[in-house]
Amino acid sequence: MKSILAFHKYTFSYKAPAILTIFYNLLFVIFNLISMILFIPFLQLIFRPGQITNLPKPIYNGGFTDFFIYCKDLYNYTMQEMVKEDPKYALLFVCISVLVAFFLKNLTRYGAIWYQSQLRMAVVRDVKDKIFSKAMKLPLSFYTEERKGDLMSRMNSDVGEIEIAVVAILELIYREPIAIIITVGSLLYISPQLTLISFILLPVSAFVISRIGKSLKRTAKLQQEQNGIVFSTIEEALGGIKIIKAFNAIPFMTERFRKINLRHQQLVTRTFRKKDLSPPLNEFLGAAVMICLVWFGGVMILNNDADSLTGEEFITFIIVFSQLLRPIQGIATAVGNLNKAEASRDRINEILDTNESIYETENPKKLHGLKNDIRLEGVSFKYKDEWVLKNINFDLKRGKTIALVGESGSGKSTIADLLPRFYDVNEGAIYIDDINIKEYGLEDLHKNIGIVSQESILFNDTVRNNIAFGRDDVSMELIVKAAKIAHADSFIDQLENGYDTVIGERGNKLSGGQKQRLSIARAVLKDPSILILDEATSALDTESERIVQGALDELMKDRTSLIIAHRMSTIINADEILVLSKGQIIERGKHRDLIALGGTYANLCGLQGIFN
Ligand SMILES: Nc1ncnc2c1ncn2[C@@H]1O[C@H](COP(=O)(O)OP(=O)(O)OP(=O)(O)O)[C@@H](O)[C@H]1O
Repeated sequence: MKSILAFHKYTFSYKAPAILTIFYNLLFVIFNLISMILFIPFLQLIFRPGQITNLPKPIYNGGFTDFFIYCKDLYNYTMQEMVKEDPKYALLFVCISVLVAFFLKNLTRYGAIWYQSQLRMAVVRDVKDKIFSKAMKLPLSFYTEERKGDLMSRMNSDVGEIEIAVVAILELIYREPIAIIITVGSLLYISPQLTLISFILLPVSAFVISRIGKSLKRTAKLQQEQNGIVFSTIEEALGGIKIIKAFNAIPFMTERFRKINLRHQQLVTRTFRKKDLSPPLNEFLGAAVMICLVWFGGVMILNNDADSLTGEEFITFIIVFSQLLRPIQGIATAVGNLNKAEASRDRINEILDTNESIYETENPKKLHGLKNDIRLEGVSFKYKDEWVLKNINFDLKRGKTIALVGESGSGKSTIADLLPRFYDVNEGAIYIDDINIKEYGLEDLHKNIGIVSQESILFNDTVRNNIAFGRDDVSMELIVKAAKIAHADSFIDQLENGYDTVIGERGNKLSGGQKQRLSIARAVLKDPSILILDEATSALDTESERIVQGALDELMKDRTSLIIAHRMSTIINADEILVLSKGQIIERGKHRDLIALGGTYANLCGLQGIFN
């Protein structure tokens, strides 16, 4: 019930298409029935050709239900007049009426699908938009590799389930029950006795079918679990093949697999048998219900009880009755789809309800460029349980450069991530101009920090848009100026369409150095007072590195920079070098002093051929 309400909300987030879908579905149900009922006069003509009845011309007295009775009587009266003239005309008239009814039935069915498609895709778009916008706000700590894949799968398959549920709601609440009511109403109208009999028979067969369905579900679940066991056994065995051979354990493992595989085979066979039992059983039960109806109806006709049932009415009853199964099955399918979508809705809500965890203060302070310094005081940080940074202290004065060096995993990038508050410190604090960075607005803080990382983050768009990156208020002049400072202007000019060249996914039409220079141009244009360079030249060959380094030097002019580098040559001139190991600063000072110290830094430099 809760899920019905929840999905109802999704469905009616777009009222117009939802109501139009219901409207066309309703017309479809009515025309479907009319197309069946119109067969009665056809059968009359075939079975009793030339039989003349004497119906009076009907008169319409107003009123909603009277209208339908009037239509029926008028149709019968017209038929009667035609039969009097020439039965063949009447037959042609019936055929054309049936054809028109079928046309309208299918036209309205298409009308319903038309609006239904608009509705389901609009809801899907909304849910995807919501997840994406939430994903952009989630803290970096949310994104491990496995969660990225999981998020993508939620955006695809789970949203797909929601899409199905949106339609299921319309069918479950607005189409099938109406179809059942109208069909049952018609059955009652044709023959109340037969309707009563069929209502005793239907639940019996529905019970038998649902028992089989439930039992099938149980076996199918067992089979899927066993399938998992088979796969993990194969994976385990192939992964450990060396050990299996070395321990002469092949017969043991083969026997183990044989048993698991045998159990799997038994369960699959059982599932197939139960699944394959459905169609013949359905058909047999359907036939049994029909035969019972034929028996009772036949007896009524043979008793010459023409008042209660004529032959034509009986056949129409059977035809209309056969239409009852579709909405009943439709309800079963819709309920199944809603149950499946319920799990998907939970998974989507999990994302939408995740805490954004990096919060801003109520009245954030403004930051208009760094004035004095950035200070880390007793900063400690952990991603999960283990401390990654321990008691980090340093002071980066305006216009100066601090370089972080150290072995892989020592915590350099983590420090760089704390400054723009991608993560918040666990202990200690970071100050910009003596104010804790938590007191600044996030957007304001990010405005003041420029980042160039090892992997250039470029998008499948034009060079110009990649440099302007989200800002549509910048002139071409400024973009070209930024590109010139970043030493990118010359290669951009040589591109097919200059600044309007689309650079491909992740900029794959450009070389590593070119990509990096575009990232630098972007940072130049942003004109931040604080710069973070995280291994900006690490992925480049020597020649590209030289050009990019030139661009970086331009970028760093008059800015305050935090540099992370593996290549020591790029940081020799830094104002202070911090050597990190296992999350702690173990050495600090200028290049010359650290070389003289002969410690870790001197070793690292020595490995790269730098000895003084
Ligand atoms: N998102 C994360 N979740 C959990 N642990 C992480 C995460 N990112 C980094 N770590 C761990 O934190 C420690 C410090 O990583 P960090 O990336 O800061 O090191 P680094 O010095 O920049 O290394 P490298 O030079 O290889 O880039 C490592 O042990 C790493 O495994």
